[in-house]
Amino acid sequence: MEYLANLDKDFYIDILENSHNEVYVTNKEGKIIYVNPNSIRNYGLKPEDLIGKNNYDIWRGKWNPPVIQRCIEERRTIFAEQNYLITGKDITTIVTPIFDDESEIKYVLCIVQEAVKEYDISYKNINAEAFEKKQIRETKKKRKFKSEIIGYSYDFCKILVRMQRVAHSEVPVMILGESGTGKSLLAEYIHENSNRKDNPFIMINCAAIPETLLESELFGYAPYAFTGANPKGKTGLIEMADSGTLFLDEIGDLAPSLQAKLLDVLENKRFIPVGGNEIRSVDIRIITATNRKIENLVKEKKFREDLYWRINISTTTIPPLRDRRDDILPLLSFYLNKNNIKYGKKKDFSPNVIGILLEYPWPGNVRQLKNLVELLFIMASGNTIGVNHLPEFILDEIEEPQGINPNSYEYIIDSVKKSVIRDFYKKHPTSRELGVALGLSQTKANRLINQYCGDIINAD
Ligand SMILES: Nc1ncnc2c1ncn2[C@@H]1O[C@H](COP(=O)(O)OP(=O)(O)OP(=O)(O)O)[C@@H](O)[C@H]1O
Repeated sequence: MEYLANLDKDFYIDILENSHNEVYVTNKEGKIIYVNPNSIRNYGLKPEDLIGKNNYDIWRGKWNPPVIQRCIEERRTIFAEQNYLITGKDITTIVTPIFDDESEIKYVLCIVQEAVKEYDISYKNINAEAFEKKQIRETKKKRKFKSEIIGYSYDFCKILVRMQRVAHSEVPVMILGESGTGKSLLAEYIHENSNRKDNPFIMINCAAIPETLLESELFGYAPYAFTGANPKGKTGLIEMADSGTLFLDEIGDLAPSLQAKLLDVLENKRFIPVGGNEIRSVDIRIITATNRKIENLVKEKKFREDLYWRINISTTTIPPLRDRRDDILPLLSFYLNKNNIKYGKKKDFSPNVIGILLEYPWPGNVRQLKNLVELLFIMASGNTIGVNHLPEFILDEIEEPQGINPNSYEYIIDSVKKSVIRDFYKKHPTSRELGVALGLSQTKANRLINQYCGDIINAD
């Protein structure tokens, strides 16, 4: 085939690296030989994170169904509808065995693309070996359809499993964690999984309301309790939560006088509305949350020790997002998808953007991620959210890779290349023009722009 001889290596690299479909190649033992940068978009993993590793070690239990093994066993091309269990993404995979001269399988080539309608095989069951406890997997499935709590990291799933167990008891739960980590969402999740799920879930932020108002909000007041009060009186949140769950957010900010009254409710299941004399009985389950160091408040006598021990029976701390990085990609996918549905679009992140967002430390945790995804979604006029849409504070946060020797030959050459490409790109701001100016193919120019000019990229 003469025409093949006329094509140089760069041509093949350009095709593979720029294909919109993911191209993934293993040998017959499952060692990953090649994957193009779409692995970042699909799994948040760079080619460097995958190449050389064993396919089965990396993906065990994450695909439904696993197909490479089947392709090897049946020695034929398999078309499969697959679901990536981490992000819930449906894809179509075409897995083809490539044979050597002795008809032995040399490579397995997978082409991964957005799901299409007709499939050769659509397995019903997860065939994968369990890589986590069954219970954790079950939790993930249930979660998807209920509270919309998204998470994949082992630590977060462990919390959910524990909370499911605790939910069925009447034990008070205290949730700790930085702002935006999902404490309120977890409180709702506990309620939804409890026997009280069909009864009210009442939430109040103790820090957001002044002490005097908070008392009547919580306990209600009797008719004509004070000047300006509603003559009919008012039902408090504690009574509204009767037979359900009361979630007290920012409990560390609860005033000492209210701490005493709350303790009485918890110990004796009764209270007296403000300005009243009639004792009312209630049956509530308490969940509390705070991002303050509540033990210190106890030591400083700002928080009653007896109340602390009453509400601190089952305590859980949600780790910050930077300490559970496996949750970032599923959360990005989840919120991107929500925006796509809300605005009727089909936008996606470029692999570079995902790479950057996976590295970012997320000081505002999931709340910040959710808001940023919506902002990026709105900022991107086309269907691709690119590096040029990222706000400066994110780009500033991303450090140069560690461990690079600035005197090494590779580093010096790469710096020169980067500087040339960036200079030319500023003067020739499309891949076509840059290609002409430097005598490169347009695809190669495009690859170099993505590699070196992420922060100054123009819509081509
Ligand atoms: N695991 C998660 N999956 C999906 N969304 C999440 C998750 N965790 C948090 N969020 C979203 O992030 C936002 C902040 O969550 P939440 O209000 O529960 O945090 P918080 O820890 O209670 O914050 P604060 O301490 O400031 O009250 C909410 O919009 C919530 O839906």
